[in-house]
Amino acid sequence: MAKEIGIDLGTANVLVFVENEGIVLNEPSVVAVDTKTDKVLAVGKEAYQMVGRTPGNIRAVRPLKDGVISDFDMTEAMLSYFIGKLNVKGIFSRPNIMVAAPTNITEIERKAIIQAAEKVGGAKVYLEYEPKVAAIGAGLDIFSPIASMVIDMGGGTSDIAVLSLGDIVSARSIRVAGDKLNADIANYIKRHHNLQVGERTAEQIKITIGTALHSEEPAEMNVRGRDMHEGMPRSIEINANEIEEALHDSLHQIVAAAHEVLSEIQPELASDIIDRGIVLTGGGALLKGMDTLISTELGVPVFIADHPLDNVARGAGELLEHMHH
Ligand SMILES: Nc1ncnc2c1ncn2[C@@H]1O[C@H](COP(=O)(O)OP(=O)(O)OP(=O)(O)O)[C@@H](O)[C@H]1O
Repeated sequence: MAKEIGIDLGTANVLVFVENEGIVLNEPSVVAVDTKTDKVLAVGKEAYQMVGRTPGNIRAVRPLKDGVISDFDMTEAMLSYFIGKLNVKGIFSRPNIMVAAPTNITEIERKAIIQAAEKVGGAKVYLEYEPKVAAIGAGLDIFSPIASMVIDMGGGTSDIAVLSLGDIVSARSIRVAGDKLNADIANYIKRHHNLQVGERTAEQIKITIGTALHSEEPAEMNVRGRDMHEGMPRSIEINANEIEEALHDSLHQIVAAAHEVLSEIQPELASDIIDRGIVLTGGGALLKGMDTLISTELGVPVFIADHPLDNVARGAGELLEHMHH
């Protein structure tokens, strides 16, 4: 029997969920290419090591930057490499694949993703929107007539949706998510400390001391970068309240989008959400205080999903099983 595979084709990470096995692959969505020959040199973890460290002839590409497919050939190369790694053709007969994609992709991109997955060995290939599968992965019964709401803060996009009877009732996808938060941190450090830090350092700062809330006793962190004037390496101490300040505007944009989604739905559905709360998922759900910020601003309870980074791939696999059994 064909296996069911769920793929989260994410901006930041690609995750693959295989029926009865769980998450079997989790690697950064990065491809390293030789700029002279256009040859793919490395994919995933190996390519991520090269980000910000590449010599002139190597380019590290994030083919899904900003939650959309910015480089289709590279996306296809990446998808082929990851599916190839699973040895799909060798171990089991051609699998059925469910790919989760951002809500704002075009019809052309939609077809292209399906084609790419078919090309690398998919028997039946389906594509479903991220917030829907994220909600399923987070354990919400989206097929019931009671509404559920999910906020999926990924790398490129934050996808916000209210679902009922298996469909999206109201949704927003905004390009304010993990990548933007990293950029906010790097810009803040540049402006306030005259220090240039790379994308990966900014992400480390966010994961280590990042917070959505002001604190009386903020955590501190030592950060290294390049002095903007002298051009030499320098290190500084930075505290969590500075990061809160750096992230403030972007986080409030996400809250505002959630507010819009809520204000669009029928009163019965809104009352379901007030009872059931909002589920927060995606890597951004791990940002300290994000749940509290949303629930305080919107006056609705917010719960962090159990596996925020895995839910899209899990949900895609579960949706396939649901369809076939
Ligand atoms: N502890 C943490 N605190 C804050 N952010 C985090 C944490 N851990 C991971 N992240 C962020 O989560 C993001 C990745 O989340 P996720 O894997 O859900 O995104 P994705 O599915 O690849 O992206 P998209 O949904 O946009 O396609 C990255 O920006 C990463 O920096």
